[in-house]
Amino acid sequence: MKDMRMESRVQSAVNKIEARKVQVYYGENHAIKDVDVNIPDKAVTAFIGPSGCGKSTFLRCLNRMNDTIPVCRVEGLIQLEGEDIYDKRVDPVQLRAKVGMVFQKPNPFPKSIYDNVAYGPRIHGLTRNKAELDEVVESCLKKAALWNEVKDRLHAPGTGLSGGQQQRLCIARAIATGPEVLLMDEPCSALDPIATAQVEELIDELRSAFSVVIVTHSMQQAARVSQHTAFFHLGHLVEYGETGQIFTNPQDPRTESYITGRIG
Ligand SMILES: Nc1ncnc2c1ncn2[C@@H]1O[C@H](COP(=O)(O)OP(=O)(O)OP(=O)(O)O)[C@@H](O)[C@H]1O
Repeated sequence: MKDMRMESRVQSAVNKIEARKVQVYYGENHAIKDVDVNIPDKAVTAFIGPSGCGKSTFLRCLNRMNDTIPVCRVEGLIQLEGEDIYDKRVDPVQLRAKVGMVFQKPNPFPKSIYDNVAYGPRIHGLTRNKAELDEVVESCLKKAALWNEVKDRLHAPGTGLSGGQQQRLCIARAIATGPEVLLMDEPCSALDPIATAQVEELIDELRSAFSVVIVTHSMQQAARVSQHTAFFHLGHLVEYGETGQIFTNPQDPRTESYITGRIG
């Protein structure tokens, strides 16, 4: 009874992304097997699981980053607000403006702080003049909780910032194209505990405006930042539910083994 209530709460959230029967192959390697999942809007969903289980591969399906890997083949259906993102008419560059991504290692462009954030709005023609672009840059740096630290040196190189600041700059850059979904692949793994705490706080703020999906190796981090958790194992999505339920009352023995440290 209790489980059915949990299930219906997860399903009743508004879904931003719905994936059905997703398979991913790298040549002969069947890396993602029959994955069905609904990613809710205005919430953080964590992907957890042992190394090599397919978390990053599945995350990259959600903005077609796997298209850039020649041996990779994706099958099944992934819809963003009801639209098939693998439809031939979808331009992957436009899709990635709607489904932004932040990587493990902060990777600012070798450009100024300002130009890093202005890059997306410029290439997508999102602003009409310099004043509008200035506004977008300022508001994104504020949303990324970086503005106060950089407002006096916007034209200094982004690569001159600390690791944690660089990651927040990459988040500002990702949100500058007005995305609806933010994918984060272990965004704190290269950061110290203080910078990690700042980025986690930021993720919590971002969920009021975005659907956030985060891959993390840290179960503590998943428990701190997410409302929903998906546990992957050997390419399967074994269990998906509310984060509290996954960590306190997992339904599948493989999930229980992982969260109690017996597999991983
Ligand atoms: N670019 C690639 N080319 C070929 N095979 C790949 C590639 N990326 C991942 N794989 C394979 O796909 C499977 C899943 O890997 P993936 O990186 O998605 O797992 P993961 O759960 O994110 O792992 P980790 O936690 O170690 O980052 C593995 O068998 C891996 O070797």
